[in-house]
Amino acid sequence: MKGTDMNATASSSRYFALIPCAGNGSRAGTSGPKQYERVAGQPMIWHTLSAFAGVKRIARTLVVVAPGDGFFERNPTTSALVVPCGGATRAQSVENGLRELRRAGAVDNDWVLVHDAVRCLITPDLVNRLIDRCSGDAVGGLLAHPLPDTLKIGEEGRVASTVTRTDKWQAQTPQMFRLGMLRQALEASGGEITDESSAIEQMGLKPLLVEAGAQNFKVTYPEDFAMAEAVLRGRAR
Ligand SMILES: Nc1ccn([C@@H]2O[C@H](COP(=O)(O)OP(=O)(O)OP(=O)(O)O)[C@@H](O)[C@H]2O)c(=O)n1
Ligand SMILES: C[C@](O)(CO)[C@H](O)COP(=O)(O)O
Repeated sequence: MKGTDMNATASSSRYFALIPCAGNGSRAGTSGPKQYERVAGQPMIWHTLSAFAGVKRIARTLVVVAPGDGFFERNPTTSALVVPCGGATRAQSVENGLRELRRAGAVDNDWVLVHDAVRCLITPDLVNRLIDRCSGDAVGGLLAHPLPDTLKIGEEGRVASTVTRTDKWQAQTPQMFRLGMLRQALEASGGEITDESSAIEQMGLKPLLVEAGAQNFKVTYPEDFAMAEAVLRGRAR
């Protein structure tokens, strides 16, 4: 590992970013992994990584790619540590990434910000907001957005009922927890979870919800690329 940050002692907590980047993007309909599709002139992952590079408090960013993924060898411009330890699920990729962070010198007390490679609209301001809100907290937390629409329960294509939405939030990333606590939570969860917060919740803890706005969405479906492109081009103007 390059740099001096990883050699620091554990006397104070540091901040690490862990970017799961080992998915196939099956819902996106792209020919290859969606995180490498060009959006506003650059592969999506570059936008994500440049947001984290803009957060000076992040000691190191680790990107988890799928075994055999050659993208970063072909494009060796990032200062992030890229490790081909992706797993079969996002949770498995995150668990493997935490192990690599430990191997690289991070300790249980350090904070880890887990962020989807494909949330390319993340900004340094949002990351800093999460860090500012969660650093003094015993649990940690996540960026999230209060549900803007009326919420229905569906059964066989028809509305079965309408659910109160005032207490509903859309979970985003980054999700920020201490490395040791997160490792323990993910191990205990048995992998049946879709975000880090769920694993922490299963331990009986209540992560902080940090409001982030709607723009930090996950590029999931084909139409999301055009929306991400429009937002990024709008910001560049
Ligand atoms: N085995 C996996 C699966 C997902 N991811 C990452 O987790 C994030 C979650 O986004 P998602 O839209 O679920 O990505 P995919 O799994 O690629 O998409 P899909 O479910 O449509 O195949 C992405 O950055 C993706 O690369 C990962 O690192 N390892
Ligand atoms: C972690 C996450 O981005 C929170 O909204 C989301 O759950 C990941 O997407 P997936 O489709 O569940 O893999």
